[in-house]
Amino acid sequence: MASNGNGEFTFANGNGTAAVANGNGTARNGLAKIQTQKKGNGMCHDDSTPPVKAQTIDELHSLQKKKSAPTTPIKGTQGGAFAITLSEVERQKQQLQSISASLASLTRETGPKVVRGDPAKQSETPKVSSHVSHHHHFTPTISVSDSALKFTHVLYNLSPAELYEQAIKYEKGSFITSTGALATLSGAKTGRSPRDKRVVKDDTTEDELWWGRGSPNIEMDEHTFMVNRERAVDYLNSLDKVFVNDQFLNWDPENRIKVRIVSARAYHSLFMHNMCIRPTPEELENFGTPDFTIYNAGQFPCNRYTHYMTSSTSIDLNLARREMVILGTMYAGEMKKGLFSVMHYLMPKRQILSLHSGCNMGKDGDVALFFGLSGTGKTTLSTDHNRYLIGDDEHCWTENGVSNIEGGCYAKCIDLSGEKEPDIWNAIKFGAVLENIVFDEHTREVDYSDKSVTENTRAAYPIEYIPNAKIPCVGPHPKNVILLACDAFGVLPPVSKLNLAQTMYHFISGYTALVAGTEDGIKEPTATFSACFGAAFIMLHPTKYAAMLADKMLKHGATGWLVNTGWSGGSYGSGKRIKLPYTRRIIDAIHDGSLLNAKYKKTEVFGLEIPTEVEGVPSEILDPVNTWSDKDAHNETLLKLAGLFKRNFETFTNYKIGKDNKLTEEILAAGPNF
Ligand SMILES: Nc1ncnc2c1ncn2[C@@H]1O[C@H](COP(=O)(O)OP(=O)(O)OP(=O)(O)O)[C@@H](O)[C@H]1O
Ligand SMILES: O=C([O-])CC(=O)C(=O)O
Ligand SMILES: [Ca+2]
Ligand SMILES: [Mn+2]
Repeated sequence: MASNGNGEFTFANGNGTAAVANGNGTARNGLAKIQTQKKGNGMCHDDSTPPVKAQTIDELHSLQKKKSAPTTPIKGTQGGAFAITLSEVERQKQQLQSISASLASLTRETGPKVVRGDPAKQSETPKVSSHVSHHHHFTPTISVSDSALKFTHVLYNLSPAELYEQAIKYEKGSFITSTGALATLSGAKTGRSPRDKRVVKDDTTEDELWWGRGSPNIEMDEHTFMVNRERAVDYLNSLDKVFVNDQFLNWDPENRIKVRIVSARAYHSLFMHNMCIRPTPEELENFGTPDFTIYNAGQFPCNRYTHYMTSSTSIDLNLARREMVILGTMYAGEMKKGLFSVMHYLMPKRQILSLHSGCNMGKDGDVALFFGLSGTGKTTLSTDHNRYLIGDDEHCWTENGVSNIEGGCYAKCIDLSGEKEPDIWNAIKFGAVLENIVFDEHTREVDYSDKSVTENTRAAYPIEYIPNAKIPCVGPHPKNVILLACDAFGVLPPVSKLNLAQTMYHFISGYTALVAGTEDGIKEPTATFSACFGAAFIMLHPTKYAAMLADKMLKHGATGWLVNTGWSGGSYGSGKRIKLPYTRRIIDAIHDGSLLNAKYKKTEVFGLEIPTEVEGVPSEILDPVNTWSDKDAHNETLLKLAGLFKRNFETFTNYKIGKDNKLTEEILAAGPNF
């Protein structure tokens, strides 16, 4: 739109001149006049625009969509049209064979017949020639089942726009919000189900993994895994169509993992499109065989008569087969965190530390890690308008520095405000998946305060939706390691500086008051200890990760901090959560180095070094005792929490951390003293 100088606005046409009705029309007020003219044949035409280049409605619709051009030049051909077509066909065939193999039942001879494309589209109905036969030719025998006669339609790495259409057309509860995000419902499960996460115990994993008390790895045998796998694969093959995502994990090119996600819902496919690293068209063409495959048959329950099944939900990990099966939960976070578990196994084998942490970097290249359990502020605090975002939840620390495992962020949305968290707010646009939120039925405006479906409302968006994302998502060695705890007791200071032994003590303890809803069944904040701030995802004994962290922090001179993003002025119920702007000031002071050189005093019981002043934060809140009106209640609560820490740490007292016994003793002494 342009002004003509008289305060009038006109629409410019392609040539930059004001559009008028037609050759001889004048449009003084900017509106085109409809004119009819007599043509030579005496017929009356409205020919103000050239006629459409289609003879039929079908043809018109076929013009709307342009065939995607082959995205990369095919290698090894001299360019003749015939050669290109052949390679293209060959490549597609290999891809379909790979998918068919992924979906193969292990009790039948071959994989299903797979074909690309939406079964709803007539033009894509398979011809017999696209039948992938593997080694065997299809010969009907008595043992053939109906499932062998049908095609499994594969919707392969669809774009967000295509996935929106699939979701809206076929998945109840899918809507476009006023900002363009896709609103979805995850069904009965609105959080992860840690008590239903099982890992196959075989000769290798029996020795390698952490089993028993405190471990997240509930054992299952290989046979039971196969029963569940078969159940998932049969379910997926019985559908009209399945979604397949081929993507990557880890921005460190040397340690990139190829993952395939087979799922039944467009919601799941879009979620993983956002959360994993998106391959370029060229990378996708050369994808080959995945390193790990997820079968998400979440709509379908597991069979409770199956050995080990204690509910209708089961999330099963088989490291030897490099597969994960999901039955009985549609909560998409299971896929993200399931893959994180896999990384917690694969990476330490390569001397790489995997971390449940956010990560960002300052203009000068100073990197900070943000550890913390769910809801403590990893996403909120790593998304900082003044710093580059490397990632919000899952990272690796190698010899060379840090790398994000994921390609997207997964932010909590409850009470989200554009004012307090503008970057996250603005990322919730077209392409973002909004889980379990409530919106106005007409305006489609989201009410972020509404907990009708769940407290654990979430947004999943590609990391580049955050304007200052650092792409590729890698950075140098961390300078600060910030341990976040959301202390519902209200007795931990808003910030403490930790020595290495204290950092290890708190890292192994992994304390927080779990914020409602992320784990299925938890409705109110409760004190929780979760080793390495992520016991639900670690595969090896916590001391393995702790030793690596100590090594790396020492080697690279990183400083540890404990930041309480939880309560102040009393426990949950009487006190209040520390204001986000105060926490941000504290984090700023850590980043800019000013807090390192502040004046400190030591607290009772926990022996934490707390600053007496932080710019922009009222000094009286820095020592929690000042904020409690009932000092006796404060002291009692402090001792109560310290007791919980002590009891929790008992399980670790028999373990040596790293090579040095001295460090082990120091860590044991770094806990509360009373
Ligand atoms: N002082 C505070 N510091 C940090 N977050 C706060 C504070 N006060 C309130 N919050 C809220 O707490 C929540 C922190 O959630 P966030 O998404 O950052 O968790 P997370 O650590 O990334 O968890 P998860 O691993 O489950 O993704 C946000 O909703 C944020 O608005
Ligand atoms: O996995 C989820 O559902 C959310 C998350 O990030 C966590 O719990 O740490
Ligand atoms: Ca998060
Ligand atoms: Mn997380």
